[in-house]
Amino acid sequence: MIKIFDFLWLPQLSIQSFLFASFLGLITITLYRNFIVPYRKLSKLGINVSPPMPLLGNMLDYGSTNRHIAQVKRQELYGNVCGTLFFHIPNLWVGDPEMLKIITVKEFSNFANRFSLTKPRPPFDKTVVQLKDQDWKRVRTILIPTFSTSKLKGIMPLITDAGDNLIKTMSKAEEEGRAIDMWRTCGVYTMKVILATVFGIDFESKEQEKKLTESAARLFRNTNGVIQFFSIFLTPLFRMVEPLLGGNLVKSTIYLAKTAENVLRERRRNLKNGIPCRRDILQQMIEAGDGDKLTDEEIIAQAFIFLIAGYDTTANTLGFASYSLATNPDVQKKLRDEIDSLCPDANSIDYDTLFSLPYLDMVISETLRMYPPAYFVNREAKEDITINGLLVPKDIMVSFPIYGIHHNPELWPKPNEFIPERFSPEEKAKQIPCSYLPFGGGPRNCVGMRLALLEAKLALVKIIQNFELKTVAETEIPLKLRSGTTLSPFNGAYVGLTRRY
Ligand code: HEM
Repeated sequence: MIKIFDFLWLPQLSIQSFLFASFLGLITITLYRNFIVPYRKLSKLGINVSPPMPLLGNMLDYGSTNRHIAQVKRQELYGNVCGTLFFHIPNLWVGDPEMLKIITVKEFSNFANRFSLTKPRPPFDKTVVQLKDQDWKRVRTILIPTFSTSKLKGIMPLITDAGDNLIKTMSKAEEEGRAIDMWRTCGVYTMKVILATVFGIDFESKEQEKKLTESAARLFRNTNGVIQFFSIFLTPLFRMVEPLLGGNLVKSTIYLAKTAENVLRERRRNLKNGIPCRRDILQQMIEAGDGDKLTDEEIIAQAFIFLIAGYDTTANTLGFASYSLATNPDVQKKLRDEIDSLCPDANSIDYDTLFSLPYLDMVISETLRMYPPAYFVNREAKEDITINGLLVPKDIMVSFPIYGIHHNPELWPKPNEFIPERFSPEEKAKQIPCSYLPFGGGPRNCVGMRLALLEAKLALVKIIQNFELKTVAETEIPLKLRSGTTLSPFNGAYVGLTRRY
């Protein structure tokens, strides 16, 4: 009897023990490889490391929508250079302007690429954001002339149309006496600009306009950065599962890509037959490059990345600027005086005038300092390199805490006050290089910066020509922020309007 009992239970016990020991072993190995090793890698550098959680790292520091606050707090606690874990990936945060200058400019060849978390799928693997080294250089070189002053002047009529539409929407809100969310309203404007200029879409009807605008908006409506990330890069599993779960992201992406493909095909046909084409960014991409041209696949990839990189960032900037003007009436008056004297009506808005309004430029610069939509960027270290005595190891993710840098009181006294005068020519001359990075830095900076500034300036001039912005009950003061894929207003940017004429 005892023998039988032994026979039945001992092996069972030993299997249980074996499974338990294996489970413990697996956990220990996983923790060791994905927590202890990367943590040690950072600690060995002699920098302060923010205490991470096993496996999650510092992902939840200060909450998932307060990553901009985490940058400021880390700066206060650990200094301008410190370490965190992005899940298990060691992340070196560099908020020191001197080091940033070396990373972005002097040692550019060692930090030319962004850190890749996943391998993107076609066509997103062909975007200028994702490409590396020579492949990146080739596409970026072809793209640069697309955003030149003369090319941007050519698309002014398309941006002006979208701007007129923005004023119509605002007029309706003013007539109805209701507050308006300038963040969402300006989102419609920046979406129209990208669809018209980059996707080459000439809306044939209101219905088509609505369908296309809604499809593009769907790529952004979900503020969950992770879902957006998967939808953007369309990992195979996501591509299969999302439509089955009733989602529209994959469908919208395919619809937009198909529309752009059709426009491209028609443009190529027209070009062959000598039929003049609309002068937009899509056309510039088709014609750009001498011997070496972008393929259709590459053009569509860039169109998508321009939509992703350009829609939200510029809309957020306009939302933040409208809020800042409403809450700072003195600044708004100064801007209004400048616009009234140098650009008094719709007919006087042209490219050169927009770029010669000094106070407008100062207001936008201060908006981007206080509320940088791209609140962090990163680079990958190609080789081990020592910068100002700090060893930056090969393959490490190097991040720039843009929000933290812009709110560092040593660089920007009274960082939480909206003071456009910080960007007067005299003050600008005193600025420490790399202490202001709303568009990133060095040769890998934002390729769409001029388009973004043109869009923002044109919209703000039109807004100020037509309305006075004021705070109302719906205006949230101070404005609550959300750090997701970009830094945006958490609950919108509501202001009241009074028509000026
Ligand atoms: C206010 C609006 C915008 C802001 C604040 C902004 C900011 C940035 C930042 C910080 C970067 C990373 C730079 C770096 O790594 O050093 C970037 C890259 C980029 N941006 Fe923008 N951006 C804006 C608008 C636009 C627009 C309108 C477009 C295109 C239509 C655009 C296209 C891109 C592209 C393609 C890159 C990647 C460049 C490369 O890797 O070579 N951005 N942007």
